[in-house]
Parts: sequence; structure tokens; C-alpha cells
Amino acid sequence: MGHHFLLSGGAGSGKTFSLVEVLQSISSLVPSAHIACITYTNAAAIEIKNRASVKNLRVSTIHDFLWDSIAQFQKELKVTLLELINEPDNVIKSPTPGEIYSNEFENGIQYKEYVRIGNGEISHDEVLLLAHRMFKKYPRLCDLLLDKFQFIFVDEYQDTSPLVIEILLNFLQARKKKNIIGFFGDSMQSIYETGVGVIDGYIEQGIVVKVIKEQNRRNPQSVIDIANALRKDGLIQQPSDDISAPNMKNSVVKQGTVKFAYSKSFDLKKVKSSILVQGWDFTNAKETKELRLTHNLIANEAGFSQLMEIYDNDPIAAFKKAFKEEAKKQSIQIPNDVPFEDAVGLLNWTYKRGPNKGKSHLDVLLEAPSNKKLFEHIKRWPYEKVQKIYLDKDSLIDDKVVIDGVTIKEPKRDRLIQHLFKIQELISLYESKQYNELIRMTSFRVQSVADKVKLKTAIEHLKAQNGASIATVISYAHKEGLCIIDDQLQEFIDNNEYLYWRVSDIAFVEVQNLYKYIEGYMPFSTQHKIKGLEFKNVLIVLHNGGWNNYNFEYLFNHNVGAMLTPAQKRSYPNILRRTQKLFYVCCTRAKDNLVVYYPSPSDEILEGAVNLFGTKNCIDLDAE
Ligand SMILES: Nc1ncnc2c1ncn2[C@@H]1O[C@H](COP(=O)(O)OP(=O)(O)OP(=O)(O)O)[C@@H](O)[C@H]1O
Repeated sequence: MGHHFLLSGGAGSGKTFSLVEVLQSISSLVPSAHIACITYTNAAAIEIKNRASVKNLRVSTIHDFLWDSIAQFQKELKVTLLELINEPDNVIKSPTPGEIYSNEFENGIQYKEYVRIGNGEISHDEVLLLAHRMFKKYPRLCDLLLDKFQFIFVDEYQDTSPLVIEILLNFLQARKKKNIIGFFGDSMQSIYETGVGVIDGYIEQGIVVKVIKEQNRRNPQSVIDIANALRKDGLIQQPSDDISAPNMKNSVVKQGTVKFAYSKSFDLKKVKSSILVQGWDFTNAKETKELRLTHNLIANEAGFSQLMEIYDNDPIAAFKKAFKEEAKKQSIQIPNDVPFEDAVGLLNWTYKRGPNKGKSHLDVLLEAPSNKKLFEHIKRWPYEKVQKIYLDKDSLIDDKVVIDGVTIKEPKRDRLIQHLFKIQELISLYESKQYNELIRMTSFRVQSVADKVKLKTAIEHLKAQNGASIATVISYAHKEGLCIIDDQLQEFIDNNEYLYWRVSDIAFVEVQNLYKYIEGYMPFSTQHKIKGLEFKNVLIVLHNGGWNNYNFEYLFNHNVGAMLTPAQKRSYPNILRRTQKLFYVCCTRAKDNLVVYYPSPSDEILEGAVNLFGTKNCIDLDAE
């Protein structure tokens, strides 16, 4: 058998393409082979789905892959989980802090998206830790995995946890039976910084053979030049010498265009009406993409900002969290049944510094009339009920990964959003005339032609309600039998009364916009989600949006160091590296044209931009 390998290469070098080719050639050379392919990105998943007609292929996320390998060994799982919880370094946090934990996990251990270890429910991080320990402790698990898959391929290896790499390259390799492990990726495109560098040791020891792809088949020359300038690891890409490569025209590499646009104040309209994007069709989401750093920055333009505000920035959720921490700090036990307003009165809780110094936290919260309305709604609720208020952005916008019609990563969307998406899907199916799918999906029972007519009328009516509130639409869809409020939704609403109260008045059109955005029908994407994809035209909007993990000024202003506080100086190298990588990923998505928009840049930033893009490509939109 061959060797373990790492196929590494810059953006557009054809790593995903090669992965598909490798799958196909294994399938024709060794038809009986079973292959596991681990990937996180939709792009790779879709590429594999569309191109590799390979039997015996299991595509999954790393978490599902590991969980599948250990889930049936419940006895060992329990022992190992207890062991990890009770170890002095406490790698998995105990549900009863400070005590030796001895729960028997009566109902077994399950893998969920959220953690309630006391009930035997573990989440993402625990799956990795548990699997790692189990593969180390029980070599039989390694043998079973080796029997099951003769090939294991890991896409985007640079974001793979060192724990996983150790399972694959140490624990499995210590066994007699052998398989082949292949890694595909690019260290410059790591988003999580966990896996980079880990594999180098295995390469040095000759356990993994490194193959480098140097050519670029995607980007035009002007983008390749920017990409080369951004890389700091010495990899200089050349356009491919393959005249049929997508970035070639008439046997020469396309030149393409790159521009750095700026204006005094943030004004996207100015960018979109400028000559720089002439001919770009912003309604064609397959061809043109606008990349922003966060979903929050997109929400406004895409038309779901109120939903986003509720899920991501609810003042009551933040207040009750801070209150709980303060009560703990002051060692005050809050009885579960006291009304929240009285509970707050049990603490002497004031601002110690800043502009609100001396004022109570509650008074400051209530200064905003909108907060007052929210507080009025819950102030008589028992403390226990307020404690349960839980809102999380992922419950709104987390995306699924689907391959071959099979969902390999379930979105963390909550029950309410799932229900609302189902209603919107009924409308979409109707609009795209997929009537059989519609009949299959709706709760409406169709037994006769008359029923079909009734269904049509009901959906038409539903469609006309996009100005109506979410509550109105849910209740209409239920009443007409289109989408029944089932027990699970009812239970969710009962357990999340506050969330439902906040969401129910929002216009349903926000759900429709959110749905279109998540399903990729809008020309917006976050800079993180774009990995692996490619588009004719790419507009990158450089706006930090209050997220401190990234800083676009650092990209261009090379003198920024002198202006930083000591704390900023400490975080600077990491933030810079992270931002450079993200920017590299974004720029290299462009197949023809790239525009980078920077609002209100300083002179130093402009100087950096001129260095990277060239004077003639830096355009002052205010002067146009
Ligand atoms: N051997 C090849 N023949 C023809 N087209 C290719 C070949 N290799 C890659 N391509 C095309 O080149 C483009 C870039 O390839 P691919 O997406 O596989 O690169 P990648 O290395 O995975 O990029 P990234 O890391 O930036 O996501 C794609 O359009 C792909 O279809």
C-alpha cells in the first residue's frame, strides 16, 4: 500500500479537484475499498457530490466521524467520561464543580450540540476529547476503524484539531493493520489555528509525505499577485501552464482586475453605483458575492436585522447573565421563586467606574425605553424562569451541510426557526412549481383534486402575508393545516416564552430574507463561510463591526504598532495573522474581478493599500 500524504497548495491550486480525482481513481482501482472523507466545507461537499460517483464513500464532519466510531461502546464511554471529568486538570468540566463526580449516566451518553454532562449529553469539544482518550486506551477501536475504512481523507487539514491528527497518525498507526490517510489543505487558509504546524513533525519523521501544488488555476494574474504578496510562508504561486484551466483565455492567463476603493464615510451605495462594479450583477448570487466580516453586518442589508438583534443582542439576556455572575461573586443565594425584580433588589449592584459610576445596573438598563418595555414584561417572573432565557445567534443562522441529499451537519437552528423555515420552504416549493415536493412536505392532506385547489388557495394566501407578523403567519399556516404546530414546537414555545414573545411581532418578511440568505440566494456571505468557493466578481467590505478578533487596519497600516496600548500590542501578532489569512481567503475567491472597499481609511492605511494594490488601483470614491 502507499504512503500517508499531505497535499498542500495555495488557493485555487486544485486541492479540492485533486481530492475528487483521488476518490475516483481509488474507486476504479480498488472498487471494494471503503473511504471516509472528512470535510467541513459546503464547497468540498458539493464538489464531491457533483463529481465523484464513488461507491462506499462516507462523507462526514470530523465530529460525526469520531462519534460514529465510539458511540456504540457505551460502557467504555461512561468510564472514560468519568475519568476525564475527575482528572485533576479537569479537561472536561464537572457538572458539580469541585466534587468527585460519580453519575452513572443512566440513559447512556449522547452527542448533542449543547452540553448537559450531568444528563450524559456531550457536545462538540467533549467528542474530540473523549474519542482521543478512547482510541488511546482501547486499541480495539483502532482495529475496528482500520477494518472499516481503508482510506481516510481529511479536507482542510489546517483546521483539524491536533487530537484528531494524533488519533489518525499515532494511535491507528501503532496497529498491525494499515490504511492510508491523506490530508488536503493550505496553512494560509486556516481559520481556527488549531491544526497548523501539527503535521510538520510527521513530515519530518517521514510518516507523511508532503506534495506541494504550486500552480493556480482559478485566479487571474492580478489576484495571484495580491495573494503572493499576502503569503508570508514563501509560497509563490504561478498561473497554471494548463491552457484549459479556468483562469486561462486564448492560452494566456487572464489579467483580471483588482481595485482598492475608499471613501470618507461608510457608503456602500457609492461603491455599488461606481464604475468599479459596472457590469456586476448583484442579484446573481452565483456570480457575484459581497463579503462582510460578520452576519450582523449583513443582516441590515439583507433585511433580517430585527431577528438578528433579538438573537444576538438581547439586553435582558445579557443583564440576567451579568446578574447571575454578580450574585455568585457576592455569594448571595437567590431563591428560585422570587420575582426577578425583587431578586435584583437583593444585590447591591452598582457601576464602580466609567460614565455610570455609582448608578445601579438596573437603572442604567432602564434608561433606554426599549429596555424598559422588555424588563416590564419579565419583572414579575420567578427568578428561575428568567434564568432560563436563552438566546444564541447560532440558533438563528447556523447552516447545515448537505451531501447527496443527506445532511451531514445539522444546523443548530432552534425549533421555532426550523418551523418558520418550513413555512417559507412551502412557499418556495410552490413558487418553483415543485408541487409533489410541496405535497410531501406540507401537513395538508391531499386526497382529491378539490384538496389540491384548497391547498393552492391556502398557499396563495400564505404567500400574500409577508407583511404580516411571524405569529400571524404561524397561526394561519396551522389553522389551514399547511404547517401544524406540533408538540415539539409547542414545547419550545412554552420553554422559551420570552424569545417567542420578542419574535412573534416581527414581520415574516424577515424570515424570508434570512432564509434566502442562508440558502445562498442572496449575494452576501460572511468572509468565513466563503472558504472553498469561487465567484466571477468579489466585493470585500472591510469593516470590523466591533469584532475584536480581526482588525483590518493592521493589514495595511504598518506603523500601527506605535499607537497600540500594551494589551493591544500583546494581541497584535495573533490578530494580524488571523486577519491576513481571512483576507487571503477572500481575495482568492475572485475568478475575474476583485474590489476591496475600505471606509474612512487613514493616510497610513492608504499608503499600505498603495503598496499592495498599486497607485492606479486605489480609487477615491468621493472624487469619482
Ligand atoms: N486538473 C484540473 N483540471 C481542470 N480544472 C481544474 C484542475 N484542478 C483545478 N481545477 C479548477 O481550478 C479551480 C480551483 O480548483 P480548486 O477549487 O480545487 O482549488 P483549491 O486548491 O481547492 O482552492 P482553495 O484552497 O482556494 O479553495 C476550480 O475551478 C477547479 O475546477
